[in-house]
Amino acid sequence: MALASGVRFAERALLRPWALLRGTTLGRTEPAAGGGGDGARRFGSQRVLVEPDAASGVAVMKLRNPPVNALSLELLTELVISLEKLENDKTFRGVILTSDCPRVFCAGLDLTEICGRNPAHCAEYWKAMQELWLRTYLSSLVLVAAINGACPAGGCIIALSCDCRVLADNPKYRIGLNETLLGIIAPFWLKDTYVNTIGHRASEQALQLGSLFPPAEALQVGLVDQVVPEDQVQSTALSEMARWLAVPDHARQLTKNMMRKATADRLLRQRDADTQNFVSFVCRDSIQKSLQAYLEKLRQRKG
Ligand SMILES: CC/C=C\C/C=C\CCCC/C=C/C(=O)SCCNC(=O)CCNC(=O)[C@H](O)C(C)(C)COP(=O)(O)OP(=O)(O)OC[C@H]1O[C@@H](n2cnc3c(N)ncnc32)[C@H](O)[C@@H]1OP(=O)(O)O
Repeated sequence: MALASGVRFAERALLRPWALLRGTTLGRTEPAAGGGGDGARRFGSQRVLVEPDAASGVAVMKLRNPPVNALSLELLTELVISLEKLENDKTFRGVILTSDCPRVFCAGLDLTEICGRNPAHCAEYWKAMQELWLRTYLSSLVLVAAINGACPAGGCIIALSCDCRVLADNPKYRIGLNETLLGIIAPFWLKDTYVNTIGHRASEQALQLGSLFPPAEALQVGLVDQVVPEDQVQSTALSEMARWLAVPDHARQLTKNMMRKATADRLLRQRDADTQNFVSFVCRDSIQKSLQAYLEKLRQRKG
């Protein structure tokens, strides 16, 4: 199985979730508002809310890590586990990924996880990031991103790993890989995902410039598949889901695997080296200074 080494992290998390989850309540189940039967029961964790609809075979997965859904180690872990849970439950064929935080889909890497942290922590964090990408990119489920807020960097990685992207038409909801503006670089597997989505030339330009595209431009460059008024994001995501689910699972899944396997395999072959590259890069004094300055700018911008 291509993911054999890739799933080790998730296996570890499943066997010893308490070792990875600091202060989470994974696996909690509660009735959905107004819901009744099994199909209407929510489950999930502190930072990932899952609203399953057994009748349609579709679950809505909401990122809930306020204020901006920064990808903390806990959020990454909970996302991997929630996704795995749905994949292992044959009731489900599709997941709509969206945000429970107003105006932000996902702010990308939680910079506090890599600023002023020791190399061991950065390595653990990066492995979790790799794991989420592998899990989403190769998921047998149909994944539709309902992007209801800003979607920079790591947020864009999650959206790009889905099969289809619907973006709310709000000029503040920009999407793209802005790593260079932080003084960091996208890893090769992220670059590959970008190229697979929008092509080489557009990626070359957008990656170097750190472009964050407003909705109309994101649609034009092919970064998203639909741009719709904000109140129609969810319903459009559901319509897209129906279109994808109309295809027999086995044919769609094998085709997805054929299209994506080589890209994923490239990371699987050199996962440890990629982690070491990441750690030695982000732990450099100069990079730490850039990240600190960027975080500081974000914090001051508020006041
Ligand atoms: C092998 C490879 C070798 C080397 C590779 C090296 C690196 C690999 C890179 C990997 C790829 C991924 C990279 C990333 O994801 S980096 C993160 C990039 N993200 C951003 O640039 C987004 C920054 N945030 C924003 O622009 C805004 O916050 C946003 C999302 C538009 C929302 O705006 P708004 O609603 O106005 O909210 P605030 O800006 O006021 O933010 C509220 C609060 O959140 C803090 N915050 C925001 N973003 C982050 C973050 N990413 N991490 C941590 N904290 C964040 C912000 O500071 C505020 O905090 P406060 O304490 O002031 O409340």
